[in-house]
Amino acid sequence: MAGILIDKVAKQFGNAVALQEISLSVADGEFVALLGPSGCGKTTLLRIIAGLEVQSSGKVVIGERDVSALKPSERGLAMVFQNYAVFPHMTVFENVAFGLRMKGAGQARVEAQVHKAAALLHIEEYLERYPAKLSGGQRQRVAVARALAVEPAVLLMDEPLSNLDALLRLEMRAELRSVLREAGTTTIYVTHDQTEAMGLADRIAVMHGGHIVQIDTPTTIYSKPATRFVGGFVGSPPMNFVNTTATAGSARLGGITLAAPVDGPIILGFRGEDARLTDAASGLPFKVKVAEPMGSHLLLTGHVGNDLARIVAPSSTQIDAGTMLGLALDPTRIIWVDPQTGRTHPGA
Ligand SMILES: Nc1ncnc2c1ncn2[C@@H]1O[C@H](COP(=O)(O)OP(=O)(O)OP(=O)(O)O)[C@@H](O)[C@H]1O
Repeated sequence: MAGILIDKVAKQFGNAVALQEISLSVADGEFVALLGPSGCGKTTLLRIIAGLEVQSSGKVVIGERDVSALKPSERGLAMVFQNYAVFPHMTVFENVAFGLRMKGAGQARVEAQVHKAAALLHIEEYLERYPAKLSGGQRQRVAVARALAVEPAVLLMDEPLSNLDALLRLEMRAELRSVLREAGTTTIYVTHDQTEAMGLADRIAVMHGGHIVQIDTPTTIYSKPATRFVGGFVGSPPMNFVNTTATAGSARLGGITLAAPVDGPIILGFRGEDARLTDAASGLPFKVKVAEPMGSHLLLTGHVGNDLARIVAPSSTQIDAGTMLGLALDPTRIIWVDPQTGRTHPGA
């Protein structure tokens, strides 16, 4: 097993900067998700760690070894990509055995490792089948089993569940989490799906424009986003942001007054489920435009002043479009954002 150190890694493709200087340290056995919108550099960073792409500057250390100049096969890692290649002409057993055979493992070790990985991924009963006779989810598990069978120190995964339907993704997510915990594998997992990152990772590195903008536990990323971008990208519905002005250390918004960290223009951030509905006069004024019953809750979309906000109310709530309500906020569950920089005020 091994930790990973990414030290000031940058990448340009011609004149285009794909990665600014990125530094990231992943502990032995830790699961880190790289999360961000399309084009933010997630795949490029993963390919550099894998050795499939050469960084323009910086280095990659796995365990104690600087692997920056090593070939992928010399780095002691395994990969599972979005378009997982299972070999159609090989049985599931031979697919799972593939990496071991490439490494020249003897038959006894191949047998033992294939059965161990197959048991972890619950594919033992399919070992003699060919991939054509498997479902998409079963094929995906074969690809993961093949990666785990070599007992890699490091596992790199790039959107490995994106080809699966919603229910299967949910099942595989839970399965992957427990399998990798059990194996103690250091994992870096690329996704643009924030629920997947929240559910799987010990820590999430949120990427934007070739930078890591925040790296922390899913809970902290969710409740204390470092920037407006992170608050808006993580969580469904996204965090709400309301423009206001603070004077003499507080911001007055309709019927509520909140202590603010600085005077002048400032943005209030809060989560839709942290607002309690109250009457218009005693809360933050909220005009409902759409009320959507979601089953588990009622999703209200409307305006606070000129800003759009989404509020999560109990499913039993009866509210019509056009209603003027008030929102009560818990001051410990809000953030303040600097409108110039988009960054959260420290301690807010
Ligand atoms: N081989 C390449 N040549 C030129 N530009 C590239 C190359 N590979 C990636 N890029 C650019 O680098 C940037 C980062 O791409 P990357 O694939 O790492 O993003 P991503 O976050 O993984 O996106 P996605 O989720 O869409 O895969 C993008 O602007 C992309 O167009």
